[in-house]
Amino acid sequence: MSATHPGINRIDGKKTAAALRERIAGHVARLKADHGLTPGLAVVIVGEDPASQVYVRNKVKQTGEAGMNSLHFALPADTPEADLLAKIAELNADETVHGILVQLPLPGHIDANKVIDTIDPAKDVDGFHVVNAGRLATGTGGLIPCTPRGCLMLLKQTVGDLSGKRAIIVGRSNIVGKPMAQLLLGENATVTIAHSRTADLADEVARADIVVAAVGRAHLIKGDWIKPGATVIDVGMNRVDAPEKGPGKTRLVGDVDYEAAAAHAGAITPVPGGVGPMTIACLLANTLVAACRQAGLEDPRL
Ligand SMILES: Nc1nc(=O)c2c([nH]1)NC[C@@H]1CN(c3ccc(C(=O)N[C@@H](CCC(=O)O)C(=O)O)cc3)C=[N+]21
Repeated sequence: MSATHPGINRIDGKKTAAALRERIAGHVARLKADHGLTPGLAVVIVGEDPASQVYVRNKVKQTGEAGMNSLHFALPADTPEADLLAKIAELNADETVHGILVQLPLPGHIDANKVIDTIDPAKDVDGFHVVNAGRLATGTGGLIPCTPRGCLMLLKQTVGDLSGKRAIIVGRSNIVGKPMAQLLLGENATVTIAHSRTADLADEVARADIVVAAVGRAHLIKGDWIKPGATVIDVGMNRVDAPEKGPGKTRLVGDVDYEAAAAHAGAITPVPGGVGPMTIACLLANTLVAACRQAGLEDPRL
């Protein structure tokens, strides 16, 4: 099967993300032509995080390519919390800004929850504000976190109807694990959330038709745990040493041992090229949705 046809069951997140961005660009062009409206995304970064430079560069480039305005605020690492909150208040009041993203993690002296809850929920394109978390949990609209939203798109495209499927999410973060569980429940999947205290992770994973790995531990999920034919979505992005590439070099790996898991899985996302590009495309989608709602227009059909 996949052992003799490597790559045949690989889910191409890069391609799906490019297609989504194309649809978004079409909606943005129409918004401009029909309503004179250009969606605007403001990104605020506090301090320097070299690991996120690729992310930031991709975000800025793709926002522009989709026809949106991109505002970028780089604040020094020692910015007082009050100054950051004031910046957010200013962006909340700015009518040309429809989406606000404050890049995480924040320096230790800043309370991330306080920062997130200062963002106007209507502009919270990360979907991290308690109002948006509550809206998702109650199935009453709101903005949906980008990574889970991207994972769900890949799952639906791969599996089709998720109703009755056994899904396991490994990881219980507010950013991925919990919202992913809510989205899958909304699709009528039977959902398990596993975490660091789960008694027998291998056994739990082996029962699942759908595995979403979001723990941030390189290759924690072993290939032979995967039920034959299961769909595997790997959210992990772990930088590990890659001496084979040269001294001091690193490479990106997921939470799943890809090569081994691909021999069992019906379909599996690679890292990179899987969930990552979908996260950025969904950030653009959320910015478009936020702009439409703020203008009193219907949600775009993406
Ligand atoms: N408020 C907030 N929201 C975020 O969504 C957020 C954040 N803070 N802080 C940083 C992390 C990181 N993140 C990435 C998303 C996509 C890629 C991505 O597109 N990766 C590519 C290429 C990666 C590479 O080659 O280095 C891939 O996986 O194929 C990477 C990283 C979003 N984050």
